[in-house]
Amino acid sequence: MSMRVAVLGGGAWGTALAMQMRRAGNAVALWARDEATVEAIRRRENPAYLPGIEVDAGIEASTDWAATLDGAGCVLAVIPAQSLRGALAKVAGSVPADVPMVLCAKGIEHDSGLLLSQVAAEFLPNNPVAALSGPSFAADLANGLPTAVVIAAREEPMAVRLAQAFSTERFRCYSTGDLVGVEIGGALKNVFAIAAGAVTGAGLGASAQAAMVTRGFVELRRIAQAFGAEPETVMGLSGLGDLLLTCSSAQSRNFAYGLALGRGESLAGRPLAEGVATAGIAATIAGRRGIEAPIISAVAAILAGSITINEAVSALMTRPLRAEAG
Ligand SMILES: NC(=O)C1=CN([C@@H]2O[C@H](COP(=O)(O)OP(=O)(O)OC[C@H]3O[C@@H](n4cnc5c(N)ncnc54)[C@H](OP(=O)(O)O)[C@@H]3O)[C@@H](O)[C@H]2O)C=CC1
Ligand SMILES: O=C(CO)COP(=O)(O)O
Repeated sequence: MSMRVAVLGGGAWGTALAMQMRRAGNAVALWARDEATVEAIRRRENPAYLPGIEVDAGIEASTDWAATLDGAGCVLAVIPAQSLRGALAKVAGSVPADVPMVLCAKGIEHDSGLLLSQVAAEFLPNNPVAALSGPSFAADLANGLPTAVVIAAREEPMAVRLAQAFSTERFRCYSTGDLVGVEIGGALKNVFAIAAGAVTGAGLGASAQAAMVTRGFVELRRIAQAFGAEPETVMGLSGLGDLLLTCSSAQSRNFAYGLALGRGESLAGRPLAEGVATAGIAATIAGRRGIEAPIISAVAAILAGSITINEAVSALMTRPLRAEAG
């Protein structure tokens, strides 16, 4: 089943997904706010976000969102989490009724604590909302390397249809009805990726790294459970899968941010690291709901400058001893 896919966002992930949508046989229109990005994509490149990669032919790039959205069978929102609200406020009126909005960013809205599906529902109450998440670096996808992701929609047949429309033999899309579980996995793994980078950057060793990621996964599981997510989702591509990827590779911008933090390097002007904005609100949500999430709280406090990495490690290691389960 092919259709016209509208992609909102001309960054690394928006461009890579637009390329994938073409490879899956869909007509693709991409909106970027920046004329230079649009012109670059028309020249089949995006040097600012995917340097050295040839962009696939046939992507209709434009700064005119109404033209991009016209006739779309589905829309991919690939705008950073903290900017999604502003972007939807502008474009929502041009999104055709009943057309699914597929959220591809990974984060929790910092000012409201809302999941991105809740933000989207404010602007598009009549459109089905889905989320696409899982272990997938933009450059890997653009370079045609294989991976698997999951597409979630409360109406599961919609997720199945989207998975069929987006998949190729290099991009395998699973489907689920657990929208909240997929969103929480994608958002929280970024916070632990920052922690993993910081552990590496501070030279704390591979053992500390594995211990931190494992206990981080326990926090992810607790928060997901409190939101009503299914345990299988947390164990899946958007939870464990993306945690494994981004906590182990400096190709992750969140990991790289943590690495710089751990090494005491400057953090100014770095590429997007969604976990920075998500850490604080995730710690607040955990606190409000009485969920034990000491690693998330430590990352939030380090990012806020209220404790050092060494102080955080000491505090985490001297908490009262407890049973592992629970
Ligand atoms: N890169 C990756 O490997 C992956 C990224 N993601 C997720 O996708 C989301 C986007 O990431 P990614 O594309 O990599 O980020 P980039 O930093 O590469 O690009 C961000 C894009 O969003 C645009 N943008 C930023 N703010 C606004 C706004 N207010 N209105 C309209 N456009 C805006 C930027 O435009 P401009 O250039 O004009 O600033 C740019 O085109 C993130 O949530 C990320 O976690 C998910 C999986 C993989
Ligand atoms: O989400 C990603 C891969 O699945 C990309 O991670 P970063 O945003 O940390 O680069």
